[in-house]
Amino acid sequence: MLRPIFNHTLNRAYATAQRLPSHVRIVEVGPRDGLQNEKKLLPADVKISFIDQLSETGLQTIEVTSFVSPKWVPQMADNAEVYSGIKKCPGIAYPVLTPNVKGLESAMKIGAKEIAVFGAASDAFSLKNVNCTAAESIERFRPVLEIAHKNDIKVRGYVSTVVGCPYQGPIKPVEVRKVVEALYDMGCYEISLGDTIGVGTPGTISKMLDEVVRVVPPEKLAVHFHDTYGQALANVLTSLNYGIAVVDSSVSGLGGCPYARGASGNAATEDIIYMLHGMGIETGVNLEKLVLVGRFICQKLGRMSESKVNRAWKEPQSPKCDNQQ
Ligand SMILES: CC(C)(COP(=O)([O-])OP(=O)([O-])OC[C@H]1O[C@@H](n2cnc3c(N)ncnc32)[C@H](O)[C@@H]1OP(=O)([O-])[O-])[C@@H](O)C(=O)NCCC(=O)NCCSC(=O)C[C@@](C)(O)CC(=O)[O-]
Repeated sequence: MLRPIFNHTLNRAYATAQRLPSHVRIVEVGPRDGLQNEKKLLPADVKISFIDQLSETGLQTIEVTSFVSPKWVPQMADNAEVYSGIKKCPGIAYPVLTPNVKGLESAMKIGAKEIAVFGAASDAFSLKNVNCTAAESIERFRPVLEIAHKNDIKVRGYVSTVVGCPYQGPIKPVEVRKVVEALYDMGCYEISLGDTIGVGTPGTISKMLDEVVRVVPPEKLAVHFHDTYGQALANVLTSLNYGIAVVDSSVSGLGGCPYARGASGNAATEDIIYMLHGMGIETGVNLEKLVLVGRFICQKLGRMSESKVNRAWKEPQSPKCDNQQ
């Protein structure tokens, strides 16, 4: 394999010239989005080890699990055991998904400090995913946010199907804007824009972002791409050009929503880190450690890594770059 050669000064000059953010925060969703759709149910101790290893890589945010109905998503039924079992390292946020007050109450019992509510721009998807329309789900979130804020719990908001819905087809940017605005006005500190089925391209993502940044500043936005059509990296780069500096991804490209027909894995964290570091954008993540965590979890799942970087990475001659911490 050819060893990539990096030059930190050159790379940073590139990011500066392109006016890209100098630092990107990665929200690692592997333990939640990554495992929620896997046929093989992993034992809680493996998930705990997976998350503890991720905590050693320099990631600042690791989404741990979801407090949803175990009948709907049995893969997350061990939520309390996993959350309680992981090491909580200082400086790392460990959010969990909560669709309603019942989920929030369960999350509060085990001491969660950050939660995420998840809405959608498409009614058809929302009905399949959470059994109510997009507007009804927003109403369900109101008491969740009120209780969370009273208890000093941070709330992130997701909007799914931001460019396409597996049941409804293309989604108009104005529909996305409405949901984003509602979540922002309700007090979500950050809104993550999900291309749930990975159909977006830099063209459709730009149109959607043009609309969304009219109501919410880019500093309050994150992007969450699935890689079904191989567009995730291009879509991340497009979003950086809007000043968005928070990217959700999943180690080794695990993932997919069980209620999004045809969805494939998330953008692979290793691939995103490699691209960002190659452009001189800091993430604080040690790529070499992350590659090993990706291999650990893929071995436990009995599957290949979906990350091209992970597959290409060879020890002991791994590409050492002066900007890869
Ligand atoms: C939202 C519900 C619960 C509504 O489901 P429902 O059936 O409408 O809820 P319900 O209030 O009528 O209650 C029915 C049963 O569920 C229980 N229940 C009710 N709430 C909870 C809860 N929080 N935790 C545990 N149990 C719960 C409740 O107690 C009752 O139990 P029963 O009496 O039948 O034994 C259900 O539809 C559900 O759990 N859906 C899960 C959806 C999900 O997890 N999807 C994947 C995450 S979203 C995603 O992946 C997209 C994202 C975020 O990554 C971004 C992107 O890619 O776009």
